Amino acid sequence: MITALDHIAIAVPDFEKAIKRFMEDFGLTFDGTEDVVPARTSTAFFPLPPTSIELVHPLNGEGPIAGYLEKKGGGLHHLCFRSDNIEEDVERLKAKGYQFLADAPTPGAHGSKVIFIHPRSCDGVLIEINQPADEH
Ligand SMILES: C[C@@H](C(=O)O)C(=O)SCCNC(=O)CCNC(=O)[C@H](O)C(C)(C)COP(=O)(O)OP(=O)(O)OC[C@H]1O[C@@H](n2cnc3c(N)ncnc32)[C@H](O)[C@@H]1OP(=O)(O)O
Ligand SMILES: [Co+2]
Repeated sequence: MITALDHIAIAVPDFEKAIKRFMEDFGLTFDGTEDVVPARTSTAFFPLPPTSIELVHPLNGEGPIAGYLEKKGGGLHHLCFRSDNIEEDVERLKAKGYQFLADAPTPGAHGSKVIFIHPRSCDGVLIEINQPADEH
């Protein structure tokens, strides 16, 4: 079951500059960065309860965010629904015809499990579903 809007992600071309903007200009709490190697993505989290802002940047200049920045230069990249049983939600949504970008969840930030639905399945919006580490 989907239980929360876990985060909204913004793809940024200049990681340090964007982190500074969200900390200093917008005054949000900075929860640190994490390089998520399986996702080929560097992340920075700003908790804003009950959700968070995630900045995403290519890890080592490669991966899905690199392609996105090349085409769009930056922008709203995805939103993430939190699930209390990701396998069950994936099965339910697959049965309804949603196209997933992987066969099974993979490691995400903060020890979560994550999987993505293709933007064409949801009116052009890239959707991530995650299950936090403490809910596995
Ligand atoms: C660490 C983790 C976490 O939070 O824990 C994360 O968030 S990792 C965050 C980074 N990881 C991911 O994004 C993984 C899932 N993403 C992917 O696999 C990819 O980025 C795809 C979404 C499949 C797009 O890759 P692809 O090579 O197909 O790119 P493409 O430029 O040819 O795009 C194909 C179509 O998708 C659209 N498209 C591409 N990226 C989009 C996005 N972020 N939001 C909405 N639409 C998007 C393009 O405009 C295009 O539409 P038209 O066909 O209409 O022209
Ligand atoms: Co995300």
